Amino acid sequence: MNNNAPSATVTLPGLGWAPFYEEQLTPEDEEYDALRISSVHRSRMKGESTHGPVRISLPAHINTSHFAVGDWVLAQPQSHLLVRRLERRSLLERQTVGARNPQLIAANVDTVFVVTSCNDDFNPARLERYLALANEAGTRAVIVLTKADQVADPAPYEAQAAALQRELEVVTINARSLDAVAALAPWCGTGQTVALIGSSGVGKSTLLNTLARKSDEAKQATGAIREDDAKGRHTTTARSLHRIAGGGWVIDTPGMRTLHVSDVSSGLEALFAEITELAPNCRFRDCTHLHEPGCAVQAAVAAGTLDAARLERWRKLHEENQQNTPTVTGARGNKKSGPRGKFR
Ligand SMILES: Nc1nc2c(ncn2[C@@H]2O[C@H](COP(=O)(O)OP(=O)(O)OP(=O)(O)O)[C@@H](O)[C@H]2O)c(=O)[nH]1
Ligand SMILES: [Zn+2]
Repeated sequence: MNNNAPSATVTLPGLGWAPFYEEQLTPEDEEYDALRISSVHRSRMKGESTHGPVRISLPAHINTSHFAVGDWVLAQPQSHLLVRRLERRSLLERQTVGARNPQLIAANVDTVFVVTSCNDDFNPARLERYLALANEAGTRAVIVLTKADQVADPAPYEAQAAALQRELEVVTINARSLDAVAALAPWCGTGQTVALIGSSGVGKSTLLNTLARKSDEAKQATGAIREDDAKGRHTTTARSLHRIAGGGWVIDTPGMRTLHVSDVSSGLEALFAEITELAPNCRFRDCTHLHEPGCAVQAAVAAGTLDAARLERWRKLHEENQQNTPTVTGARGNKKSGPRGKFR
């Protein structure tokens, strides 16, 4: 892999390259360039190379829906003809109603900034869905509370956010202020990739513009860009990779109105660790923690060490996940084999 070109604007490690990808290369791959996908559209993709942005040429019949922003691919030098995609270290994906395959949100993300604001948009149940998604993807999650400048005291929001998952970090910012860059710097260093997820209007585009220190003309428009997908439906394709001024990379994702969970069992276990850990103490192995005698989870609610509302939210997500997750049905079962790699 040619990493020392004199005109390089960024090194491969600066783009997020790591031994994990290097180890996937064979001697024959020496002739190719490694590119990081920066945007994915229906019939075209762009990438970042050590020389700056490039347009990737796609072989006939290549379906871009199998690629995510943040993916590493190998391409022919000069022509940038795609050769193959490298294995991912993490993948954010979600099931959308009616679609056969999950929608790919972002790949090879180190940290997910779950963005929410200090106002009525703050919703623990919704934040737990994002956290389950991030956990399942194999990424670290940080809650970013925006609009701190609009409340007298953000502390109640911070306390609620911190209670959503054990050892969860919460950062409170004004997304419009450059102070946000310093507050988020621990996750935005050279070669690091963060993704912004959160509902519409919480300040993701504002934060992106602050992190990337975009000039007014180059600013990411607020509101999603829509484009017809192959089936003529409208899909949001505003996702893209942007360089953080003086640091790593940030992937913007469009606001998700509804986030259904499926295939996030281990993500839920990590999210609700306090419940997961109590369950083995229940009298019945298949305890639903609803009404069974000898239920350790209900005992914790009675003792005041577990919030009843939290247990109720766990139940809802757990049931939804079970309903939506395909299970093995004989030889034709379509359940994913083996746990997905976690890299923490
Ligand atoms: N005062 C203040 N306003 C903010 C802050 N963050 C965002 N805003 C404002 O909130 C509005 C919505 O912010 P956006 O950045 O467009 O929200 P978004 O999350 O990108 O929304 P979508 O693009 O719909 O997903 C804009 O008017 C911002 O200027 C903040 O921290 N403080
Ligand atoms: Zn129980």
